[in-house]
Amino acid sequence: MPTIDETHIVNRERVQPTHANNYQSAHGGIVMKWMDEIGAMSAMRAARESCVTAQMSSVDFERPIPIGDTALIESYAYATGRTSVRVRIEVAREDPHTGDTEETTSAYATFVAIEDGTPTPVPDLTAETEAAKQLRETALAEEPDR
Ligand SMILES: CC(=O)SCCNC(=O)CCNC(=O)[C@H](O)C(C)(C)COP(=O)(O)OP(=O)(O)OC[C@H]1O[C@@H](n2cnc3c(N)ncnc32)[C@H](O)[C@@H]1OP(=O)(O)O
Repeated sequence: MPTIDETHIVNRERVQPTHANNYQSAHGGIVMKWMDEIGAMSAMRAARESCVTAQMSSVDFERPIPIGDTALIESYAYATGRTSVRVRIEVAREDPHTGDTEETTSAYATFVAIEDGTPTPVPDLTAETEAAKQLRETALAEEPDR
């Protein structure tokens, strides 16, 4: 049975001029692409199957990520349905010299496990550590209405 800790994925992308909008910071669509990709990785760890994105909601762009900073993208699965996996995704800007971080973007997403083109059941997700239990409780309390 997969654990929440096993679904925790971390990725970094250095924000380049090719990722930018007209304001010298990361384009929102590029940030969402990074979030979708890493969210799918967490979902697949939980589902033990390939997953497609069904929904991304409460996408909150709190702050920009300037060119030259690192985008630190993290996700974890916190709940499952019959064939779906719900994932929390958070992004921070990270100073490449100091490692200092500041939250910039977050979202909740639902992915669906697919086998031969149709939704397929996923295993239950367990929270083995106190930290994982806390992550799950926070996400369940704060996720948008479905
Ligand atoms: C990684 C990528 O880039 S993937 C590309 C982008 N994504 C896509 O192309 C997916 C396009 N959408 C689809 O193929 C379909 O809508 C699917 C596979 C997501 C769902 O197909 P459906 O025929 O609706 O399946 P079904 O009604 O059996 O529902 C399956 C599960 O999906 C959930 N679901 C379906 N649509 C949504 C939605 N819009 N939002 C949240 N959950 C949804 C259902 O609640 C159900 O969950 P459960 O089994 O845990 O109870």
